[in-house]
Amino acid sequence: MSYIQSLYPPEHTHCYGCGPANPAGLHVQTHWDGETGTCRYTPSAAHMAYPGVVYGGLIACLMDCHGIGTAIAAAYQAEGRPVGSDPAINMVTGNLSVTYKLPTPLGPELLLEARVKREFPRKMLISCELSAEGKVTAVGEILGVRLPS
Ligand SMILES: CCCCCCCCCCCCCC(=O)SCCNC(=O)CCNC(=O)[C@H](O)C(C)(C)COP(=O)(O)OP(=O)(O)OC[C@H]1O[C@@H](n2cnc3c(N)ncnc32)[C@H](O)[C@@H]1OP(=O)(O)O
Repeated sequence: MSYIQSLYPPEHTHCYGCGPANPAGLHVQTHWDGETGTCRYTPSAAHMAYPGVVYGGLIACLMDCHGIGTAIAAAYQAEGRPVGSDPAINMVTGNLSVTYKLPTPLGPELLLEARVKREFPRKMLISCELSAEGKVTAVGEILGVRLPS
């Protein structure tokens, strides 16, 4: 299945975190299976906080865009229609919080798993876990707020 961000309308494909059309961006890709949003990302040496450890700001960026991608997928699903169908569902981040539980090792692929925690008429609260080599190193919450269509 295509990743969620590849289904965004062209005018929304320039986001630094997830826009496929942003050459300098991170290109976060969210895969949605109907319950969980999954994203895999391998940081580069430039994403270092200190030797061997991933920069926390990068982790926040990954959770932000993956959380919004998951929220958008879940919002389409709640309306019983395919992602990207009209009218487009646009969301922005209203709130983002990250708890860094352990240093995240720089080198291995990171796995982000996001799920809907609470759903409101105009908001979607997403929880996200980030793990490396099977260990959860950070958890976060992302509030997606829906913009008028
Ligand atoms: C396929 C489809 C593609 C779509 C592509 C999408 C592009 C993807 C691009 C990738 C993007 C990547 C991600 C990025 O980088 S997005 C960029 C970073 N985010 C922003 O710039 C957002 C800036 N803020 C705003 O624009 C407005 O403040 C928003 C739109 C958020 C709300 O202002 P608005 O005047 O419209 O609405 P409202 O004030 O009536 O509030 C509405 C509801 O929300 C609740 N609330 C609001 N804020 C917060 C908060 N901080 N914590 C908790 N709750 C909050 C509020 O209580 C209310 O709840 P309720 O009373 O109704 O229960």
